[in-house]
Amino acid sequence: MTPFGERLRAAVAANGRLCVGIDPHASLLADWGLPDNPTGLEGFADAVIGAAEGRVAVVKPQVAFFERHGSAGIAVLERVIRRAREAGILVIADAKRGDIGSTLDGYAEAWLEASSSLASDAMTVSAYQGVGSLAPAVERAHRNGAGLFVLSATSNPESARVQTAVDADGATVAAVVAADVAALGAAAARRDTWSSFGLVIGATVPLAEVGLDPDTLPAVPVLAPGFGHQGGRLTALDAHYGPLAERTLATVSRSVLAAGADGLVAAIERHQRELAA
Ligand SMILES: O=c1ccn([C@@H]2O[C@H](COP(=O)(O)O)[C@@H](O)[C@H]2O)c(=O)[nH]1
Repeated sequence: MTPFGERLRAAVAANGRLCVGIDPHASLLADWGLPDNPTGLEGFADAVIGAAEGRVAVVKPQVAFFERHGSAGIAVLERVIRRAREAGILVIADAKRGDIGSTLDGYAEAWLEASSSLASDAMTVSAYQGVGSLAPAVERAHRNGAGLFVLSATSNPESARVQTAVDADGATVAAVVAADVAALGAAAARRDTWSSFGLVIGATVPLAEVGLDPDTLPAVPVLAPGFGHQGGRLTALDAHYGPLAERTLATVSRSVLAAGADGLVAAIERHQRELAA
């Protein structure tokens, strides 16, 4: 399997940097006239995939909204992931898993192993237990041509107290995570391609304020939440992310999904125009 970073680069070249979230909030299901049950989830997700097919490079199902419905919700998520991938859309499972390495490997097997019913192109992970604890997932990602996006500077306002804490050398937690993840992509950087190991850096977070220097992150792709509903502006993406911008996926959920099933295509196209502006 071609490494995730290279597949992501090709997908972005073909369909741009927009990533559409599949976040079936209870309130959105109600607005769409769908029941808040597994049938509603599936109808919602199918509509998003239909609108995204041929238009966007990546979708990001928010695992929490499927997990909320227990095993039936997870069964829907399995079908949603498979359909999106069959439609040629890359899938980032937003699962935000983290644990000691031996346990994290179980999560990685679920989300990254090709034979798994939940196999996705990439997943989000938390490095609160140290980037080293992610080693089993890094190994599985290598073997399966999959990728990881590691939380560095998240878009929620409560994150700053933890993520801007500094170590003995004055580096922030966000920067320490970023440096370790950048090191995982050193080989990709030498080949002048994209790493399969990216960072989550929110659009609401001024990079300098969290101690992130984009020039130290060659090849690293960025998953950027915080646009639209959380206040980030797509027209500001290039200025905000600087040298990282061409490798930055702007992920939007509610600001697209609020358009309803019939308005999705128009909402996606409007977001893409803003991104290109
Ligand atoms: O720092 C983070 C990391 C992940 N998210 C997730 O992205 C979407 C954002 O949804 P919007 O409706 O576009 O605000 C959601 O699934 C979050 O869990 C994030 O927002 N910030």
